[in-house]
Amino acid sequence: MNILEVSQLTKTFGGLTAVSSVDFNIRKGEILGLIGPNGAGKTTVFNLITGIYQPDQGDVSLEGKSVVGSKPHVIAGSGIARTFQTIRLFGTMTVLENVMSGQHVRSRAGLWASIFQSRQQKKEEEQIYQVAEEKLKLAKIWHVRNELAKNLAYGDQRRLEIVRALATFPKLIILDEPAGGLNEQESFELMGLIKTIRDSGITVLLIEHDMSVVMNVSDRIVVLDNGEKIAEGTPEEIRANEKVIEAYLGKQEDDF
Ligand SMILES: Nc1ncnc2c1ncn2[C@@H]1O[C@H](COP(=O)(O)OP(=O)(O)OP(=O)(O)O)[C@@H](O)[C@H]1O
Repeated sequence: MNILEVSQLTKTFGGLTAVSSVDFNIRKGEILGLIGPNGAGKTTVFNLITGIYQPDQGDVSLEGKSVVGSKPHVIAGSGIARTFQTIRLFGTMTVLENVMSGQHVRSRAGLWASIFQSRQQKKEEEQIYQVAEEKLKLAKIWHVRNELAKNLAYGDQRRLEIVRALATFPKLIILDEPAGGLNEQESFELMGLIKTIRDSGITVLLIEHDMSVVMNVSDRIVVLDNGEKIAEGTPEEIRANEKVIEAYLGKQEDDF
C-alpha cells in the first residue's frame, strides 16, 4: 500500500526543466532513498511534495488525497514532517523545550484554559512531556535534555531536529540530507536512528548525498538525473544499474 504517490511531476524555472514527468510511490513503512548527482532535481521534488513549490504538471497525493495547491503548513498538518539541510533549532532553548515547543501548536487547550491552567491543559502538558521523553530516548539524546540546543555536538543537533519532527506524529518523515557534515561515527548512529524510525511505523523519504548511508538504510532507491527518473530499485539493483553508474561517473565519481 502506498502512503505517497508522485505522478508525472513536472516543474520548470524559466526555460529550465528542473523536474520532468517524474513518477514514484512510497510504500507504507519503507525507507525510500532519493538520490542523484548535483542538479538532478532532488530538492525541487522535495519542495513540490512539501508544498513550497507548485508543480506545472502532475500530482502528489498522500494516502490517496492530492496535496497539490495546499499550503506547506496544511501539508505538514496532514502528516508529512520534514527536517532541513541547515539546522533550525532554537539555540537558546533547552533540548527538551525544543521538542515540546514543536508539539504545542497541536495542543487543544485554548486561551481560557491556559489562563486558568485547567485540568485539560495540565493533562496535555503531561502528554507533551511524555512524547518528548519517548522520542528523545529513541534518538538517544534524553541525557542532554536540559542542555541548551546550541551547546550540543553537531551530530546531536541533527538528531534533535529529527526528534522535533517525530514529535508531531508524522505518517511520513522527509529527511533532507541528514548526514550532511556528520563524521563517520555520527553517520553510523544516524543510520541506526533512521531504521528505528521506520521500525516504529513511520515511513521515511531520505534525500541524501552520502551514498553509503543511502545504500545501507534504504529499502528502495529512486534515482534522478537531469530532472528525470533514470532508475528505481533495491540498493543492489541500483548499484549495478548502468544508467546510474553512467550518470554518476559523468559527474561525481567519488560519491558512488
Ligand atoms: N528556484 C530555482 N530557480 C531556478 N532554477 C532552479 C531553482 N531551483 C532549482 N533550480 C535548478 O533546477 C535544477 C535542479 O535543481 P535541484 O536543486 O532540485 O537539484 P538537486 O538534485 O537538489 O541538486 P543538489 O544535489 O546540488 O542540491 C538545477 O539545474 C537548478 O539549478
